[in-house]
Amino acid sequence: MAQTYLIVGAGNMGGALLSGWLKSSLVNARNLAIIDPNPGIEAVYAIERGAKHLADFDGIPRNTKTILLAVKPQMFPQMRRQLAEALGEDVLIISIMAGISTQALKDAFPGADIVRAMPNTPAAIGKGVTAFTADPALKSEKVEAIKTLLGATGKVIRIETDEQINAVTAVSGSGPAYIFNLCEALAKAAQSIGLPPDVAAQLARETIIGASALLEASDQSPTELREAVTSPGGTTQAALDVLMADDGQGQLMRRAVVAALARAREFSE
Ligand SMILES: NC(=O)C1=CN([C@@H]2O[C@H](COP(=O)(O)OP(=O)(O)OC[C@H]3O[C@@H](n4cnc5c(N)ncnc54)[C@H](OP(=O)(O)O)[C@@H]3O)[C@@H](O)[C@H]2O)C=CC1
Ligand SMILES: O=C(O)[C@@H]1CCC=N1
Repeated sequence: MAQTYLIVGAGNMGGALLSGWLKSSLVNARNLAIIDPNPGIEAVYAIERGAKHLADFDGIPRNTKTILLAVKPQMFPQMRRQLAEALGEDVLIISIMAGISTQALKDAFPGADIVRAMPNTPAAIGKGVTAFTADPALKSEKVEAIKTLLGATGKVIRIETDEQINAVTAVSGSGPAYIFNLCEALAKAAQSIGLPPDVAAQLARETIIGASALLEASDQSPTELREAVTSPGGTTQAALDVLMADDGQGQLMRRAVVAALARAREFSE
């Protein structure tokens, strides 16, 4: 009998991962169970194609072997005991919850294989990057299976320590929001120098899309690509003198990731 995959919390990220699993045919909707009082659009699609929508943990199929935990970290303490009691043996727990440590997961699910992973929202279009950490003693076949599951939504990177996952969260987990905020800021700045709002929004958006696509297509580093825009003594140099000043974007980005890291650590407490 094929194993059942269980997704607990099928919102933005859980939905993106489940969509990747279905699209890549790694998981058949009929072998999927979803627990979420308010499933997102991807989960509804899966339920329409045969995934079980469970009202509570009591209904978890006995052959459930892989469990994706994708609820908000604040929900975890109130559900961990009930979920652990409902699961069988030899299960794999993949948690994407920000800040919930591997040790906390091991305490909650003794005997389970634990993977702590951090995806990001471009996963929804197969352009995500997911870093994960797993027990170094885990058999290589299991690690490969985990990489395949996480790789259904984009690139996968294995990292060494649990604490590094908090750093990953601050960089690539939250990172798409930094880029969207850059888009907002560029559009606002464009308006402030006289461009109409719709033109400003379109220019900012297309600039970020175009620059990202160039970064993906090119063999050049971000530094080389930046330098290719920058004529000596030109307009870009004038702007970069502001952005790259000691109190510029570099320092601001450091403060931002440090704040995100601190928040992830708070979830661990
Ligand atoms: N969004 C992102 O960019 C990323 C998020 N993460 C992590 O993924 C997790 C989910 O985040 P995200 O997808 O953004 O959040 P969402 O709110 O979009 O998804 C969480 C889902 O869980 C549901 N839910 C609430 N309570 C329960 C419950 N008791 N049992 C089952 N499901 C429940 C929610 O329903 P309802 O809406 O009714 O509350 C919602 O549909 C978080 O832990 C976050 O740290 C990781 C990487 C990136
Ligand atoms: O904001 C959050 O807490 C989650 C984790 C990474 C992205 N979103």
